[in-house]
Amino acid sequence: MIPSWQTGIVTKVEQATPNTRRYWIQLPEAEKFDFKPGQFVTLDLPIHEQRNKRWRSYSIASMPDGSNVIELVIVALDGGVGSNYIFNEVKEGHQFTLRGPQGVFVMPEIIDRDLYMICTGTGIAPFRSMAHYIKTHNIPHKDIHLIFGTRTSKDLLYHDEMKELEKTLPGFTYHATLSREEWQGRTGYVHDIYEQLSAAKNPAYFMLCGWRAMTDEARDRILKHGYTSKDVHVEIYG
Ligand SMILES: Cc1cc2nc3c(=O)[nH]c(=O)nc-3n(C[C@H](O)[C@H](O)[C@H](O)COP(=O)(O)OP(=O)(O)OC[C@H]3O[C@@H](n4cnc5c(N)ncnc54)[C@H](O)[C@@H]3O)c2cc1C
Repeated sequence: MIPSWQTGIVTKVEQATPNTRRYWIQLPEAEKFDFKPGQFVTLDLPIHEQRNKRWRSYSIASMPDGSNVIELVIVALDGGVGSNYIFNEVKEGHQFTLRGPQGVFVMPEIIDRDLYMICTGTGIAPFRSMAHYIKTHNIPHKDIHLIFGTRTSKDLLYHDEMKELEKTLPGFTYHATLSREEWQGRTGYVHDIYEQLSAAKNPAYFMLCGWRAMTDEARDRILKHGYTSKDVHVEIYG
C-alpha cells in the first residue's frame, strides 16, 4: 500500500560537502516514523504543473530510532530542477509535502553471507542507515564491506563517521576511493575493490546504490564473477 502524503518540517540544514546538504525533517503527524533501513521518502516539490513530475525520491540516511525525525542527504545536480529548488528555497522551518516510507532496497532478513554495500555519492545514504541499525541492534552478520566512491576527498560524505564505525562495528570495513584526486587512500572506481575482495567467492550479497552508470557496470561485473541476479540488489537514483 502506498503511504499517504503528510507534512514534513525541516528542522536543520547542514552543508556536508561542496554540493551536498543534509536535511533533518520532522514528521509531526506521526508520533514515531517507522521504516526499514534502506527505504526512501518521496517529496512533492512545487516545480512543475503536472503532479507526478514534481515528485523526487530520497533515501533515508538516518536509522529508525523511534523518533519522528529523518535525515536526507541531497546533492545539487547541474541543471537539476528538483535538487536546485531544494538548495535554493529550502531552509529551516520549510514545510514539505512527502510520503513514505517506500521501497524494497532493504537488508536481507538474515545476514548469513558477506554483505557488500557499493555506492557512489549520495548513494551512501541507505547504507549509513543500515550500518548504524546493525550496530545499534546487534544484528548478527558476516563481514560487511562499505565501498564508497567519490571524485575528490571533499566529496566524501560521512567519512569520519564511517571510519569511526569501523572501530565499533565488528566485521565492518570501510573502503573509500577517489576517482579524480591522489590522496593517502585508494584511487580509482569502486569496481576494482569489490572484485578483489570477492575473488575468494565467499557466498555474498551485493547491494548497489547510486546513478545508473555505476550500478549497471557493477551488476554486470558481479554476474561475470559467477554470482547470480538473486545475489545482487540495486537502487538506481536516475
Ligand atoms: C529511490 C531513490 C532514492 C534516491 N535517493 C537520493 C538521495 O538520497 N540523494 C540524492 O541526492 N538523490 C537521490 N535520488 C535522486 C533524486 O530522486 C533526484 O532524481 C535527484 O535529486 C535529481 O533530481 P533533479 O530534479 O535535481 O534533476 P532533474 O531535473 O530530474 O534532472 C536530472 C537528470 O540528470 C541525470 N543526472 C543528473 N546527475 C547525474 C549524475 N551524477 N549521474 C547520472 N545522471 C545524472 C538524471 O538521470 C536525470 O535524468 C534518489 C532517487 C531514487 C529513485
